Amino acid sequence: MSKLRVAVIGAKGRIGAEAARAVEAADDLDLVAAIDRDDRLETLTEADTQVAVDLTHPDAVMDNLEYVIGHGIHAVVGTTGWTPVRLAALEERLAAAPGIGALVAPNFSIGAVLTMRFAQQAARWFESVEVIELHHDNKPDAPSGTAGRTAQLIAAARAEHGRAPQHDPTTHGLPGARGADVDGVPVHSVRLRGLLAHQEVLFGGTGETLTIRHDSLHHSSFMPGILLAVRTVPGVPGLTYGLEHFLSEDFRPDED
Ligand SMILES: NC(=O)C1=CN([C@@H]2O[C@H](COP(=O)(O)OP(=O)(O)OC[C@H]3O[C@@H](n4cnc5c(N)ncnc54)[C@H](OP(=O)(O)O)[C@@H]3O)[C@@H](O)[C@H]2O)C=CC1
Ligand SMILES: O=C(O)C1=N[C@H](C(=O)O)C[C@H](O)C1
Repeated sequence: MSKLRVAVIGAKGRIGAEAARAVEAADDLDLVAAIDRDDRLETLTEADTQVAVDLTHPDAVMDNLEYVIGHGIHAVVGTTGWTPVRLAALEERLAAAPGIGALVAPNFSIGAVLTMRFAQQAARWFESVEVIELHHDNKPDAPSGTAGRTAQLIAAARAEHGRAPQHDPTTHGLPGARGADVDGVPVHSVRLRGLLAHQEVLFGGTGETLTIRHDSLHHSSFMPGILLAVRTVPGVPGLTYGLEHFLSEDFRPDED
């Protein structure tokens, strides 16, 4: 069987370099292009790419996707900075490219996907909730894509179960002290040398708290999810938001 022809955009970056190595090491995938800021996107078409993985920067991803989708290439997107407006624009672009699929994943690690799911499940049962995300000191976007998505899912679950918006008791203090407001959920962003990607979801109820914590300790945590996405996206036209839609019973994050 012929191998799937895969390109990585942002291949000199922290996660891009790891992703290029993971694709190269997979028996069923062929790394046909590994490009970064100074390289031409035309390399992708010259290499007859079938799936492009974008791991670049919020400023670059939309232009990259325009090229990729416009040239009939499926996309796996880990780059963050997504807003509802950007997602709607991507969905519209894909509607004009029948048969082409794009997965946008706020986080490719199984632990982070499960954190979001567990937080969604817990949301209806607790009066208070706050999200703390902690990342390395070079991250340009805040809050993280994962934290933003987690907060959205929590807010939607609260609304679905008729929970009133949270009460913020603050009457005195400094701007920003209560974090960013994502759909009514406070999200706090820590940037610290030595960290990679970490998140805590804190729930509070009468006389108890529940903390859900996830730590990505190495970029290898994202690789099984990226490889799953690369293999799956050609069969799923249109926009998919979140790796959870590609997960199945036989997904084995510890293999590959
Ligand atoms: N969804 C997920 O699970 C994960 C997502 N991410 C996301 O992936 C993205 C990259 O993260 P990270 O690797 O830490 O960042 P890095 O800055 O280490 O890497 C990004 C790379 O992309 C390059 N780049 C910038 N613009 C372009 C462009 N127009 N075309 C091609 N390459 C470009 C950068 O070049 P230069 O250095 O010259 O700017 C750099 O080499 C971020 O948005 C991050 O949030 C990260 C980890 C997991
Ligand atoms: O920049 C990172 O490192 C990461 N970015 C993603 C995010 O913003 O959620 C995923 C993960 O947290 C690592």
